[in-house]
This record gives sequence, structure tokens and C-alpha cells, in this order.
Amino acid sequence: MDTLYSTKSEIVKRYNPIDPKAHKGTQGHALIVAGSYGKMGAAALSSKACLKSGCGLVTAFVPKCGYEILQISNPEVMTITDEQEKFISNITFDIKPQAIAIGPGLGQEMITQNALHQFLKNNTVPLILDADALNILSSKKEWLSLLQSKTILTPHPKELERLIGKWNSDEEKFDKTIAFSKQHDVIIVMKGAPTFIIDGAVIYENSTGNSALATAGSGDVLTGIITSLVAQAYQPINASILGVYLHGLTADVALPETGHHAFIASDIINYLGKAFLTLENEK
Ligand SMILES: NC(=O)C1=CN([C@@H]2O[C@H](COP(=O)(O)OP(=O)(O)OC[C@H]3O[C@@H](n4cnc5c(N)ncnc54)[C@H](OP(=O)(O)O)[C@@H]3O)[C@@H](O)[C@H]2O)[C@@H](O)CC1
Ligand SMILES: Nc1ncnc2c1ncn2[C@@H]1O[C@H](COP(=O)(O)OP(=O)(O)O)[C@@H](O)[C@H]1O
Ligand SMILES: [Mg+2]
Repeated sequence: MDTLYSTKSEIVKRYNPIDPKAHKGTQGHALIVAGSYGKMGAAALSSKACLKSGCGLVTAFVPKCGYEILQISNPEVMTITDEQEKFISNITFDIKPQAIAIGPGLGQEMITQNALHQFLKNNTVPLILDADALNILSSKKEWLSLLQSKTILTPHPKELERLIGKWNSDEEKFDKTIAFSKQHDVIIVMKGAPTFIIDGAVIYENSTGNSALATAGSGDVLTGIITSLVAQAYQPINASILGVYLHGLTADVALPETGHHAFIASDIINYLGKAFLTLENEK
């Protein structure tokens, strides 16, 4: 099994500094479809991380109960709401995003499952699927054929197991994940310590991050970062590799200042600036 290691010099090659003539309209518009009653934090974290990774415009699509939560917690993020109070039931919008994330805090209500199905049948926008979007697909595997080429899936180990079934060894885990990636032509961000990014037979091993990331919402933030990069026109594989690297780097940079225990998902967002600067200084 050949694995490519994401060294800093490899990452810098994939990183594009922002054009001095850029404006919010050229920096991409991302849509984050997330949240349900009691899990609106996932939508807030994901959409803030998206904005703090350079995306020009970010819109959150949330159930009605999330409207004020999103508008107050993230004034820079625009918010549109579903007609249902507590769950998403119909993913329709009149904006033209360049990347869409679905899943953080979404829940798996039947009405939400149907909304995801209808959305996948019609969608042509580059997509990032996380959390409950993956759990729904695990229970409706026939919908996987609706995914466009190079859709990005970001499962943690339990979500991966739901998607590909149990494994008895690391080798089997990789074999099954590679087979899944090839069969559905999707990129799999296999989250863990470390995270591996799998694109067919090609495996990239991330080189940043530490156990400070073992905290609620850490994956929701990663989804926002990767979605931001896709909206800024990074190829899905480059957005995945660079996003995972920057996510881990925030924790490495923060550690001497915060320690492991006090570091929370919002700190990943707080340290994104310093993480990006380390790449800019190398360019
Ligand atoms: N503030 C908010 O609004 C937040 C909202 N959130 C939202 O909540 C929803 C449910 O998401 P979730 O991931 O908590 O539930 P679930 O899929 O059952 O997985 C949990 C089980 O998976 C396993 N496991 C996980 N990681 C592992 C690892 N590295 N290594 C090994 N095993 C690992 C572990 O299983 P165990 O080891 O206990 O058998 C664990 O018990 C989802 O929509 C999410 O976005 C959260 O993001 C939090 C913040
Ligand atoms: N010990 C660790 N070392 C490095 N990264 C970790 C560690 N623990 C968790 N992470 C990272 O934190 C993120 C957790 O994602 P996830 O489980 O989806 O969180 P949540 O659903 O709470 O947002 C992943 O990117 C994972 O790689
Ligand atoms: Mg998660």
C-alpha cells in the first residue's frame, strides 16, 4: 500500500494565496445545510469555519428554530430556513453556491432523509457529506449512485463502519475504503489520528493534529473548512488534503498556548488565521 505523506512543502504546492484583486463575489459562495433542534451548534461551527477559511459568502440552511441562533452567533453568515421548525424537510434555495455541505447536526428524521434523497436526485454542485448525511446514506445505500464524481465524504470511524461494514484489521479497513471510493468515485476523508484521504487507490496521510482535536464539533469545523476551499475553486482532492492539514495545524499551533484540555472546536476556528499564515510565509 503506497501512502503519500502531506509534508508542509507538498501542502504549500497545493495552496493558492488570495488574489489581491479578489472580492467577496470571486471568493466563492458556500451553502451549509446543517442543524436540527438541539444540534444547531454544528451548523454554527461549520458555517463560521467556512467563512474563516476564506470563502467570500456563506449561507446556512437550517430548520426554523435555528434562525436567530445562526444570525446572532455568526452575523457574517446569511441564513435561510426550512419550513419545518425542528428538522430540515425540503432543501430548496434560490442562490447559486459553488460548494454545498450537508450533514452536521442534521438528524435522521424520515422527513430529512426524503429531503436528502430529493436533493441528491437534482444536485449538480460539488458536495461535501458529513455526519447524519453519511448515516442516512448508510441506511439507503442505493442512493449512493446519485452522488456526483469526486463528492467528498468525511466519516469518523463509526460513520465509516456504517458505510462500509466492519473490518478485522487496518489492512481490511483500507481495502474496503479504497473499494468503496473506487466503486462510487468519491473521495473519503477517513478521520482519525491520523486522518487519511483516500481517492481510489491513492492514499494521503495527514501530518498535523493532536488529541486536542478530540472534542465535540471538531469534525463539524473540518466540514466547513473543506467546503470553503471547494467553493474557492480548489479541486476536491486538494481541498480535502489542504483542509485536513490546516485543521490539524490549528491544534498544533494552539497547543503551547491553550494546552490539550481547554482547546474546543471554536479554538480550531480561532487559530485558522495562524495556520493559514504558516503557509503564506512559505509561498
Ligand atoms: N454542538 C453540536 O451541535 C454537535 C453536534 N454533533 C452532531 O451530532 C450528531 C451525532 O454525531 P456523533 O458523531 O456524536 O454520533 P455517532 O455518529 O453515533 O458517533 C459517536 C460514536 O462514534 C464512535 N467514534 C467517534 N469518533 C471515533 C474515533 N475517532 N475513534 C473511534 N470511534 C469513534 C464512538 O463509538 P464507540 O467507540 O463509543 O462505540 C462514538 O460513541 C451528528 O449530526 C453530529 O454532526 C456533534 O458533531 C457534536 C457537536
Ligand atoms: N487524537 C486525535 N488526534 C488527531 N485528530 C483527532 C484526534 N481525535 C479527533 N481528531 C479529529 O477530530 C475530528 C473529529 O471529527 P468528528 O468525530 O466528526 O467530530 P464531531 O462530529 O464532534 O464534530 C476529526 O477530524 C478527527 O481526525
Ligand atoms: Mg462528526
